Amino acid sequence: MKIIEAQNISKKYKANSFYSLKDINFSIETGDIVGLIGKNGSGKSTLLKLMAKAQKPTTGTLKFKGIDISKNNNILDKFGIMIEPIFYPHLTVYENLMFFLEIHKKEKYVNNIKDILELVDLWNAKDRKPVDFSFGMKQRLSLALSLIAEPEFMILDEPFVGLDPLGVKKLIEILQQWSATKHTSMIISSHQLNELEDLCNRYIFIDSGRLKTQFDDKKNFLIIRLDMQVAQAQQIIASIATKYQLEVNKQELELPLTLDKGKLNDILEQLSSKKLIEKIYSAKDELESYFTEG
Ligand SMILES: Nc1ncnc2c1ncn2[C@@H]1O[C@H](COP(=O)(O)OP(=O)(O)OP(=O)(O)O)[C@@H](O)[C@H]1O
Repeated sequence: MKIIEAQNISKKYKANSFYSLKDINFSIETGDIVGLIGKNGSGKSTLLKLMAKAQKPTTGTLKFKGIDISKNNNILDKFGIMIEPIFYPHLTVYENLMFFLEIHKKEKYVNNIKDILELVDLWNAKDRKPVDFSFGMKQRLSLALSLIAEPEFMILDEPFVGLDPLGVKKLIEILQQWSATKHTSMIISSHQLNELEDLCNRYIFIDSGRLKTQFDDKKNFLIIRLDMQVAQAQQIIASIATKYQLEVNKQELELPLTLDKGKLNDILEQLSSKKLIEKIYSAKDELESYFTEG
């Protein structure tokens, strides 16, 4: 089921003559954990703010389960949002969660408080005020607030920034655990490609406000780029793809790393006998190249 559908989203802030986002289209399915990647200033935060209704699109429509989010006042009830810190430094951790539930009229989730605080490792700090918390503790409190009412959809803007490797690991584990048990859909922006790779099953890559590409996680695939100039390339590739149920993406054949020896040798033999192989690379390299080359 489509949880989120972005249709032709553009955003131009009043102060600017340029568009921060232009003609963005994508969708997020139930259970997807989508990595939103792009360089500084590419429009990631703007896109997340539009989803969280903190900003309005200049044109285009954003839908949550088929409902236009701009036309529904209660839609954010279903969302867990971690964009900017929303806790009160002078209330204790426990009071912050209680207060959050009260102002959002979600007191029925009060029994979640202990579980969530244990999950984010703050149960022992429940009576402390976050005013003197470490950065990582503040991040985990923000996460607890975004999880407490069991959202269907989570929006996380750069949740790993400022965390040390242990803090990053912990946050990833919490999100993995949450998504495995609750099947919550998420979109997470980050510069930290390695962490996203552990977490996401899909990626959306934006560059200067435009959606450059989107793709499913292909960690467990080798990609063979093919020379389509070779005579009968189309037929040979189509026959291999059908025989072994492989995906062909434009001029690229995707080989699961789990293929057995017999199949692997047969495929490579057929391709190499016609000199069809132009390049073999890993999907991980491809993802990294989006970050480094843009
Ligand atoms: N409130 C605003 N008013 C005017 N311009 C803005 C506003 N917020 C963002 N922009 C501009 O929109 C563009 C995209 O910014 P945005 O913060 O969405 O990018 P980003 O990819 O999240 O960047 P970063 O990784 O640095 O956070 C930038 O040119 C930025 O200056």
